[in-house]
Amino acid sequence: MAKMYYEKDCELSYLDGKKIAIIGYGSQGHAHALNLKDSGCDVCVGLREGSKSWAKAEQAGLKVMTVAEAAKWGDIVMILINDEVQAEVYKKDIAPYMTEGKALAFAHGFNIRYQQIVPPAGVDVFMAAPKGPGHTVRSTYVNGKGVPCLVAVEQNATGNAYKIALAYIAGIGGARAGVMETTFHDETETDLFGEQCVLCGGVVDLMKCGFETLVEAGYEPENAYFECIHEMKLIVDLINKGGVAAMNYSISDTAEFGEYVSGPRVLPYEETKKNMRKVLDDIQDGTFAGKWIAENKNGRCFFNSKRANLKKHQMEIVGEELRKNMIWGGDKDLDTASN
Ligand SMILES: NC(=O)C1=CN([C@@H]2O[C@H](COP(=O)(O)OP(=O)(O)OC[C@H]3O[C@@H](n4cnc5c(N)ncnc54)[C@H](OP(=O)(O)O)[C@@H]3O)[C@@H](O)[C@H]2O)C=CC1
Ligand SMILES: CC[C@](O)(C(C)=O)C(=O)O
Ligand SMILES: [Mg+2]
Ligand SMILES: [Mg+2]
Repeated sequence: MAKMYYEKDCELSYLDGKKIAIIGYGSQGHAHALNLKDSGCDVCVGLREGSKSWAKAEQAGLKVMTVAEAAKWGDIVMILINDEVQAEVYKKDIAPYMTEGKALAFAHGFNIRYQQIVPPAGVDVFMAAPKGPGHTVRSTYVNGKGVPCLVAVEQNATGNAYKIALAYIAGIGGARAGVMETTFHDETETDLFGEQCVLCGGVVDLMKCGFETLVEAGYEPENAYFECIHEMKLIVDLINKGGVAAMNYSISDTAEFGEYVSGPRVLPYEETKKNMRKVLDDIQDGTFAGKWIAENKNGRCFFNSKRANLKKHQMEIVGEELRKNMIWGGDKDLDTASN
């Protein structure tokens, strides 16, 4: 059994007197900074000069400095910039200030697992990895709940790294939901696997296939969107609340029968698992990490063309229109216009 921690196991007082520098103000950055501030911590945000997020963070009542100033100021330096730029920014603006006794923190282990960042021996290195999107880390915190987190310690120079990591996770609200102890190694591999095979890669392709099949067969795109995309969340919410049993309890018996009959037809079980195993092999042996690092060095041609094509996909265009006209007008927190 994995070791689990909850609020009763976390002492927020381990953050007393500690200055916390959050580097980056994107999905995770804004959530960590605001949740920690609301938990009574001394927080600043470190951003590049000219950052579009600078005014946003200040308007939210946060101290903002350059990345180097924040790294110098902070006792805990949490790196919440994109994985692919972390090594470069770390080397230039953070490493010079990682003096003995400080803590370097991550929300995902990519750069430690694949040795892109090698911290000095005298600092604590811990992970507070929410198992959910940053915007949800913020919205659940505001609603008195939290997103489950993984905790890991790569270096325990002060002897207090676990206590500090758990306090940090309590500060962002994660301990309200549960904290599982793991390693940087395992978090990195399982997180990459989950997002590629199931949560993002798997789900998006499944929805896209469903949408296209209905539209190509002559049904209205709006119907295909409601059926294969909008309803996905409503169904997954039931699984999230009470497991597959709760979904099966709420859906019709007709749907449950179809689940058993047609699920294995669209997703041939053993073949899919074999393919997933290959994806996992690439993650474990560093092939995927190497590809992602090379893609960034080479100007992100593949990534950018995929992103542009997706934006033009009918399911995205139809969905945007339908969401705009829902009475609540979509989710204002998720401004994707800048992407
Ligand atoms: N997205 C998520 O929900 C999750 C992310 N994580 C991890 O959290 C970390 C942050 O990811 P995420 O929140 O998605 O990141 P985002 O892409 O949402 O935000 C990135 C932030 O980094 C800043 N930034 C980008 N490049 C630079 C640079 N060269 N110098 C200085 N600042 C820079 C951006 O600045 P600007 O505002 O100026 O553009 C922005 O504020 C990653 O390690 C990721 O794996 C872990 C769990 C879930
Ligand atoms: C599922 C994607 C994720 O791992 C996350 C939100 O947990 C990420 O890297 O953003
Ligand atoms: Mg991830
Ligand atoms: Mg994740």
